[in-house]
Amino acid sequence: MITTTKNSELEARLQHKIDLKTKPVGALGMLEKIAFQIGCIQQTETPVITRPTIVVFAGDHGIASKGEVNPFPQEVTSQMVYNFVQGGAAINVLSTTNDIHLKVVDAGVNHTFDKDIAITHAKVAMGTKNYQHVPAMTLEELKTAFQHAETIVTDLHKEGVNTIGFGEMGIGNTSSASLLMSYFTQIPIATCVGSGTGLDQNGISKKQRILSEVYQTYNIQNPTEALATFGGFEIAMITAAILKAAELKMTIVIDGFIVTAALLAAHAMQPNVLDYCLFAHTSNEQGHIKMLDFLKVQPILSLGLRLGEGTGAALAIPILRASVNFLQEMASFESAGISGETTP
Ligand SMILES: Cc1cc2ncn([C@H]3O[C@H](COP(=O)(O)O)[C@@H](O)[C@H]3O)c2cc1C
Ligand SMILES: O=C(O)c1cccnc1
Repeated sequence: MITTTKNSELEARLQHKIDLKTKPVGALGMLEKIAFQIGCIQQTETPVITRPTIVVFAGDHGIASKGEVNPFPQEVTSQMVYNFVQGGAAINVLSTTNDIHLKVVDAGVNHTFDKDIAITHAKVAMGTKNYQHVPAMTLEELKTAFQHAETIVTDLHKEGVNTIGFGEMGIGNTSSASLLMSYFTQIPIATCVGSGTGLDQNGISKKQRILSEVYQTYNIQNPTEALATFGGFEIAMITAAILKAAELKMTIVIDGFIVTAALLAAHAMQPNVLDYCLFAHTSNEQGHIKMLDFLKVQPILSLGLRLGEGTGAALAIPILRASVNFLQEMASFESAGISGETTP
């Protein structure tokens, strides 16, 4: 069960503490909102960020093997997993730059990895099925994905992680995310489809046509069925990981289009999950801003990223640190002997 973080007595104390810092009221802008929210998540006026970690879930998509909706071939998913292991991907560089721990999970890549490579082996299957013909996964496979993700987050929590971001790697997964977005927001599928890794206008029109047909094929009844039908394994694991992290009262940093699609599913299952989420950035994938509007949330950064992997989350975590630190370390008007506002 995910409990709300709302606590009016604590909220009043937190706001008072923020307002008494040596600055005009509200002058630290969004940093104040972030500090307030993390204080509420941790139910304290003195929140801390410990062992911030990004978990990248990787999985393949049945539809991607045909290359009709994705400019890059399916093999890039496993090739990028090797790149993560070797430290060469964007998420490696950004998490190292910002002192963030990184974990890579095989959620269902269509490739057999050597047992010894430095990833978490949680493969559900060799990629999802093609939802043009059958649901991406069975309900049994979805359950397995949820169990793996819950174990991963629970273990990280035991290791002292209290701030967690999620990333993904899966060629074709902007298509899954668009289908999920349409189901959960009820925005027409064509409006949810974007260029992904770089489709031109013709490519986008074809992707819209194919995904509209897929959307009409199914009569989805609930969030679980939506996840199983549209996949993928990495998205399902992110949904479960978000739900578990909220249950454990961790601060969750939401990345771009695909991670937000996973959150839409989590939110439909347990709306209180939003209390624990901070939104790292607005992705340039065109549907993302509409997802954020649907959730009525404000992203921290806007850098024109459209990559995934958790890169936006890795860039936002220093802002979270700055927010918590101002709350902990800034002097108050009283402690610094500075005169407060005069009433005009
Ligand atoms: C080299 C490379 C690295 C990536 N890292 C993340 N993605 C991103 O692009 C993919 C989704 O886009 P689409 O639906 O168009 O295939 C996902 O793997 C996502 O994480 C990448 C894509 C590529 C090509
Ligand atoms: O915003 C994202 O997460 C994204 C956008 C395009 C491609 N892959 C990921």
